[in-house]
Amino acid sequence: MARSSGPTVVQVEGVSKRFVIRKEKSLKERVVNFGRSQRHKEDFWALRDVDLSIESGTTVGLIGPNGSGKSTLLKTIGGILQPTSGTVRTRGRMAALLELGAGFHPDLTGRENVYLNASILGLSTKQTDRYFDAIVDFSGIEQFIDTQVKFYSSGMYVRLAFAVAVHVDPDVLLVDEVLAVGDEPFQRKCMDRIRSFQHEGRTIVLVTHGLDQVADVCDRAVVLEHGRLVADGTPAEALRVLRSEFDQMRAEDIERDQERRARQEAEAAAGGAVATPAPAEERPKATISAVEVLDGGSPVGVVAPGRPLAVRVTVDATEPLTGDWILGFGFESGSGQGIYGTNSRLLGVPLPTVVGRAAFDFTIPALHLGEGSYTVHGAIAGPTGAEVHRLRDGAQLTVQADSREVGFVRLDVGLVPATA
Ligand SMILES: Nc1ncnc2c1ncn2[C@@H]1O[C@H](COP(=O)(O)OP(=O)(O)OP(=O)(O)O)[C@@H](O)[C@H]1O
Repeated sequence: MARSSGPTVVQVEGVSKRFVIRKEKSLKERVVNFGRSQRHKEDFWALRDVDLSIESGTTVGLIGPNGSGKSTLLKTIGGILQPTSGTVRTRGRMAALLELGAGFHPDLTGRENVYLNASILGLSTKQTDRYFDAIVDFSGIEQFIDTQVKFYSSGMYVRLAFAVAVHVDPDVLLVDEVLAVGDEPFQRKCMDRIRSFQHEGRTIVLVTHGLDQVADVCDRAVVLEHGRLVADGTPAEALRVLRSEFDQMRAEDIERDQERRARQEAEAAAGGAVATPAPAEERPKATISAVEVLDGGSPVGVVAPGRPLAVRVTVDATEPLTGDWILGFGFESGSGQGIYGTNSRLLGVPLPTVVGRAAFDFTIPALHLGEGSYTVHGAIAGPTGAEVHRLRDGAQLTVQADSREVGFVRLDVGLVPATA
């Protein structure tokens, strides 16, 4: 969704942000340091050497795992936080919807906060008078406008804060994840407003965990990991980087879980006295080593719709895979949205015992995917359905058609006059 972009409105250069975190000392440390402070300080770098320049008229998504520094970067752009080193330069009026609580005074009413907030954003009382009804109308909380905001629910709070932010005629709108606390109709309303902002050529920086939203709304996405900017490109490119980071986190989680279970089993075997939790699910030790799309037995990357295909998933079992294990595959769109998936259990096909390497073919009599590029994943799960390993982006598949249809499915639609 390329929109025309103009001059740079946000320039972040070499920005790092350090927080000093205070930690409670352990009991042992307290005894050793008897009489002295119960806390010690530690430096924490929430942002490290971030460079980012945003052109006017673009919509940029900031994405990344929890704690990666997205909100800190947004607050630094919004001038709410000062960088420890580096510089942030911005042009134009900036309105921000940051964390809950920012910008509103709890003891003031909604009405008073609208005026306070608007004045912080540079509007005179007269200008705010002009926007006031539209703000309250958009927020949908007129009934509570003269109540102190400390009595607001989080959703009511966000409604009013977003309403103010979009009515002060900002050139740059910064939106943090807080929108997610609004109910669905309000979120929809916000997204409509964000889209109309885009059409008006305003600049938007959006922190979100809604990855489909990034692909849908943003022109560009930036991935943060441990405070560093690790990817900056089209939403599809950035999402690929983030998803592979999530895969790695997931694999580490599974490994930690397996180690913990092995430790518990060893302790139980050694002493018998250690209380072990009920035996967790038997998770097979296996990985998906390859996913291929085959046409007539040969690997293909580009196909025409309607072709008979097979998706070959290869499994490597370091321990025998026995019993009710599950093998699956699926297609994702270029932005990572799941399009289709199935597995041996859903298909009602029992799998044999596997030791070492084995390959299985999911046969597709005719491919009904629409024109576009897809990725294919393979996955393996234990008897309870808990996933053991997933090979994301195992294969790429491009469906080339005659451009008669758009979307993920191929329906081969015709058109005839209706008979009365
Ligand atoms: N005022 C603060 N004092 C100390 N540490 C902070 C402060 N603000 C943020 N942090 C820390 O900085 C790191 C980055 O926080 P930030 O809120 O920017 O992450 P995020 O990517 O927005 O996370 P999430 O997806 O969970 O919202 C976190 O480890 C957080 O604990």
